[in-house]
Amino acid sequence: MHIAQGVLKALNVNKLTKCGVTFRFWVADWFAQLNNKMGGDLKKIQTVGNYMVEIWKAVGMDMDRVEFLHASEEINKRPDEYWTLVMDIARRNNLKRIVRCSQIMGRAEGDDLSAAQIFYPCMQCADIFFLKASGAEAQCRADICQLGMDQRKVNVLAREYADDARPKRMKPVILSHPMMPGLLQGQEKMSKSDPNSAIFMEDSEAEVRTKIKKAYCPPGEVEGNPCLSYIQHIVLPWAKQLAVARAEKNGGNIIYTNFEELAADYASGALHPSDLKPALASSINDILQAGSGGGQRGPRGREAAPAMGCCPAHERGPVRDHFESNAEAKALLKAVKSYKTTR
Ligand SMILES: N[C@@H](Cc1ccc(O)cc1)C(=O)O
Repeated sequence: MHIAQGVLKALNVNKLTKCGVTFRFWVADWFAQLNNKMGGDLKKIQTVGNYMVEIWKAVGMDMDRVEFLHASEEINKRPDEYWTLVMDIARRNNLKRIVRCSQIMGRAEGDDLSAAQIFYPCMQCADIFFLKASGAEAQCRADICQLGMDQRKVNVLAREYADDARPKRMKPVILSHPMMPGLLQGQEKMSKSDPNSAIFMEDSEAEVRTKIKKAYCPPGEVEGNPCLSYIQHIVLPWAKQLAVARAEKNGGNIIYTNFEELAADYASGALHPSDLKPALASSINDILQAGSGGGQRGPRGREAAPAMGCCPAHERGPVRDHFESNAEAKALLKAVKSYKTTR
C-alpha cells in the first residue's frame, strides 16, 4: 500500500469521524476480481484486503466510527436489493456512458474491456445506494462518497442516476481527495510496478531516504513538484509542521506550519531542494516509525517537534514496528509480497 492510500485515507477518515460521520469501508473484493486483479484469485484478493485493514489500524486511524464491509459478503446478504439496483442502473445508461467510467478501474476508455468491466461501474454505482444498513428505507444511499479523484466519474453517474430513478433518489455528496503524483519526473500517478514512484507503508527508513533523494524536485517550481505535494497533502496535515535543518549561511533552521509560506519560500529560492528533501524524508519516517517517537524527533540538533496532531500518541504511526513485531501482521505482509500483481 502506498502512503496516499495509507496516510491520506486515514487523515480523511479521522476528519470525517471526528465530525460525527460513520465511515463505512467498502472492501471491494469482488470488484478486484471483476477487474482481474491477482489473476482473479478471490482468496489472494481477500488477503490483500486484510493487509490493508491491518495497515489502517496500525497507522492511527481512529476506529470508533469505522466499519469494514466486504462487498462479496454484503451483496450476498441482500442480493434481491442489490441486483435489482444494478439492473436498473444498467437499463438507464447506454454502453458509452458506462465505458466513460473506465478510469475507476484504472483502465482507459479505449482499452479492450471484458464484459466484467462493464458490470463493474454499474455495480459500483449501485453500491452507493446499497451501503446504508440493511433494512434501511427505500431512499437508502451513502450520504457521502469519499474516494479519490479517479473515482469521480462513477460518483457523478450515481448523482445522475438519483434523478433518473423512479421514484427519484437522494443524491450522494461527492468528497474526492486529490491524487498523489509519482515521485519521479513525468509520473502523473504513483505506480505500484515502479517502487521508486511512491513511498510504501512498509518501506524501511533507508528506502524512504533513497526514494526522496531520487525524487523530482526542481528548484523554484511548486507546480508539478511531487515533493511539495507530499508535504502539502501528507506531512503538514499529519505532523502539523515541517522542520527544516539548514546551515546558517542558507538561512538557518526553520519550521513551517503552513503550506503557503513554505511554497512562497520555495518559489523564491529561499528554500532549496537540498534542505527540503532531508526534512521531508525524516518527516515521512516519523510517520511510519513509532520506534523513533512519532513526531517527537526533529532534524539533528533541533528542539523536539510537538507530537502529531492527528491522533493519540499511543495510536500514532507504528506501521513499521507493527509489521515487524506482530506475527499475524508479519505473515500477512509476507503473503502479500509473494503475490504477483496483474494489470
Ligand atoms: N473502483 C475502486 C474500488 C471500489 C469499488 C466499488 C466501490 O463501491 C467503491 C470503490 C478502486 O479501484 O479503487
